[in-house]
Amino acid sequence: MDDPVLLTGATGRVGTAILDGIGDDYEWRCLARSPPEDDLPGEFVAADITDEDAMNDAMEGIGAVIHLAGDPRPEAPWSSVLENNIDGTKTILQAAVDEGVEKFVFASSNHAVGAFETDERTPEMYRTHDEFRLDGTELPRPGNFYGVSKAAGETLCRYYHDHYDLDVVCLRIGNLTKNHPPIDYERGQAMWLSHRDCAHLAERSLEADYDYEILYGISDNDRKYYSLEPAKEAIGYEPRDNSAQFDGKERVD
Ligand SMILES: NC(=O)C1=CN([C@@H]2O[C@H](COP(=O)(O)OP(=O)(O)OC[C@H]3O[C@@H](n4cnc5c(N)ncnc54)[C@H](O)[C@@H]3O)[C@@H](O)[C@H]2O)C=CC1
Ligand SMILES: O=C1O[C@H](COP(=O)(O)O)[C@@H](O)[C@H](O)[C@H]1O
Repeated sequence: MDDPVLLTGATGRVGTAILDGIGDDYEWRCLARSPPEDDLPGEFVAADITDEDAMNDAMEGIGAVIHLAGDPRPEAPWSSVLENNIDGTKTILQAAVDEGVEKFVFASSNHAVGAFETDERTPEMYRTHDEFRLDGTELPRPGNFYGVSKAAGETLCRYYHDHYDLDVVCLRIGNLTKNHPPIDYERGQAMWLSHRDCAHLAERSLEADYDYEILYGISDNDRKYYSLEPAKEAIGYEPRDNSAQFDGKERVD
């Protein structure tokens, strides 16, 4: 991707992981609701993603969008996910197609499919020996309104792909933590996404050719219930980390 990349939600946890890893590799336009505390690469735009005029301005000259901005709380109320996650995503998508953007990377979530984690399947499905896998071809089964908003975002992306020819990858991100996987949390260890794998996932999403994809974004954890094969096949994702390499905070391999 030679054209500038718009990174919404650039000041947040996922944005930080991406910029720490590939901040020097692209021409960025970073966007968030409030100005950053530390310097970010490229230009910075402080705006709300539900503001149509501001999004049209922010999209000028952009070749690809990584859309992270939104309410990331699994317990977020409907009013917030409706505004920030659903309306905000629709506003960004419309601005992107109006500008003729080539690629759109959407930060979806494990919570879009959280209700697959039934009482019958858990906690076994979080364990290494268990062979249950989701691969992105299943219908969404959200576990909360936040998950509903992410499923809605994936559907909005599908609509803009089908009707405006926008290439889209929806990344159902697991649990991003820095330095080490979540501790004493089997579910989190099964869906851990390390910072460097997160940055690599973003890089592959900017560089690969695809039409419309729903892919899981986790590290290559021994414990897992999301298949990584579709992401390897579709965008050449090759994760390097694995929550099994850690004993608590310590890397043991
Ligand atoms: N952190 C994680 O483990 C996961 C995150 N995700 C998704 O990744 C995305 C980023 O999540 P985090 O970085 O964890 O969140 P965060 O809360 O750390 O950062 C959110 C970012 O979005 C911006 N933002 C929020 N609402 C906005 C609005 N209306 N207009 C403009 N900017 C707005 C904030 O200014 C901030 O830059 C979210 O869409 C979240 O749902 C998905 C799965 C896991
Ligand atoms: O989508 C998200 O998922 C992660 C992992 O979910 P959790 O319920 O196991 O914590 C969450 O930490 C993050 O805030 C959220 O945006």
